[in-house]
Amino acid sequence: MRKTVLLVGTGLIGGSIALAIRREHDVFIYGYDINIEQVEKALSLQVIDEVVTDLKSPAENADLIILASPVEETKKIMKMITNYSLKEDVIITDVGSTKRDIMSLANQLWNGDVTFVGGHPMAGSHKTGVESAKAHLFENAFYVLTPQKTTPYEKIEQLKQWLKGTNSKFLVLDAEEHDYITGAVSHFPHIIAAALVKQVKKHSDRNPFISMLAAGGFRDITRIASSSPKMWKDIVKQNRDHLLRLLDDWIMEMRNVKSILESDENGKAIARYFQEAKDFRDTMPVRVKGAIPSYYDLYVDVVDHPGAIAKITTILAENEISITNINIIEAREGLLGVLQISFQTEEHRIAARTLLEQNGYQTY
Ligand SMILES: NC(=O)c1ccc[n+]([C@@H]2O[C@H](COP(=O)([O-])OP(=O)(O)OC[C@H]3O[C@@H](n4cnc5c(N)ncnc54)[C@H](O)[C@@H]3O)[C@@H](O)[C@H]2O)c1
Ligand SMILES: O=C(O)C(=O)C[C@]1(C(=O)O)C=C[C@@H](O)C=C1
Repeated sequence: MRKTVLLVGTGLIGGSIALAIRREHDVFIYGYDINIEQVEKALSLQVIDEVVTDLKSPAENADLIILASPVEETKKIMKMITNYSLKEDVIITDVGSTKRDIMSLANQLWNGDVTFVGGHPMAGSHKTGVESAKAHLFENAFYVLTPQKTTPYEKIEQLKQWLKGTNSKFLVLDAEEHDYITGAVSHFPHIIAAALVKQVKKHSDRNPFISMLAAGGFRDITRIASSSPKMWKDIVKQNRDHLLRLLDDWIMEMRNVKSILESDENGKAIARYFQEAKDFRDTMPVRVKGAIPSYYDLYVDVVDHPGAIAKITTILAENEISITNINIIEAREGLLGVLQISFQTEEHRIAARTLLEQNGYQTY
């Protein structure tokens, strides 16, 4: 029989999960969002099958409920749906970037009577909204699950089956451990990215050339500062204690860097510092989802002459490599800049890179 899913929060992550579920299951998906434009867009993109404006009836009919709103909102929705007469074998899951508060609330609301398994796909984007949703967003990424102590093993397996189309790698973690880890590798870097942008803003008020000269390095390290402030406000609120400890560590680290710079006459100590960072960074799974990058982007240097972009797109089209997005980053005054091309898959990105390099383009 056709199963029913209720998706609450039809944005980037909710939309991507819904599309991934459709890959493997014949389902009817109800969509609910406080932003009516978003949920209607989700309907027109066939991410969902029906828009609902009240949660009760679709929640009571659902075999799977996915909560994909910002994490403070998710807690409010959990409190709402606890009042409904849900199906006995329903599974409720969420996609929030923090897990401790949500699991602690789940433990208060449902103690073995309803299955709630926390979830967090470790891939995403600074982009928001269902228009950026993709069925393959989580391919090869880790997908953390945080079951309750009372959750039977087979329920976790059922949820994995529901999420099979994400093609992600499931990892069961304790909620506290999850927040410690993601605090270090996701939430804290977000604060640093925002702080860097704010530092540059201060300087650019004094010297307008600063913004103009910000190039690839600045772009790479600050991309995530363009993410949704609402989503990140909620994450930081729920992981405040870990983040405060990480900030103390960071301040100590910066003091260490400062003292190296003050005393390192021949540059040996700072070279060692960079080498140690590079050695560890190079062991990390770069180009694997969950680390770097979330979209299959290729950057190509282009010079300013007529038809430069058309030439590149023609080379790709002739080799049947489709582009999902193309964007010019005007990083250099007077020149066209850098072309950012997004692809559907890593294979397309690699093939495009090889082709363009064979044609004399510099890519990275
Ligand atoms: N963006 C990422 O990289 C990423 C990755 C993994 C997990 N997450 C988590 O996924 C969740 C959603 O983030 P997103 O990136 O999809 O953001 P998004 O802004 O694209 O989507 C969130 C949607 O939730 C809706 N919403 C807000 N409050 C609501 C409420 N009370 N009821 C119903 N809908 C509501 C918004 O209108 C929006 O459409 C967040 O909890 C976030 O922590 C995000
Ligand atoms: O790629 C991005 O833009 C992200 O920030 C994605 C990212 C992260 O890698 O930190 C952000 C929050 C999520 O909970 C999971 C993934």
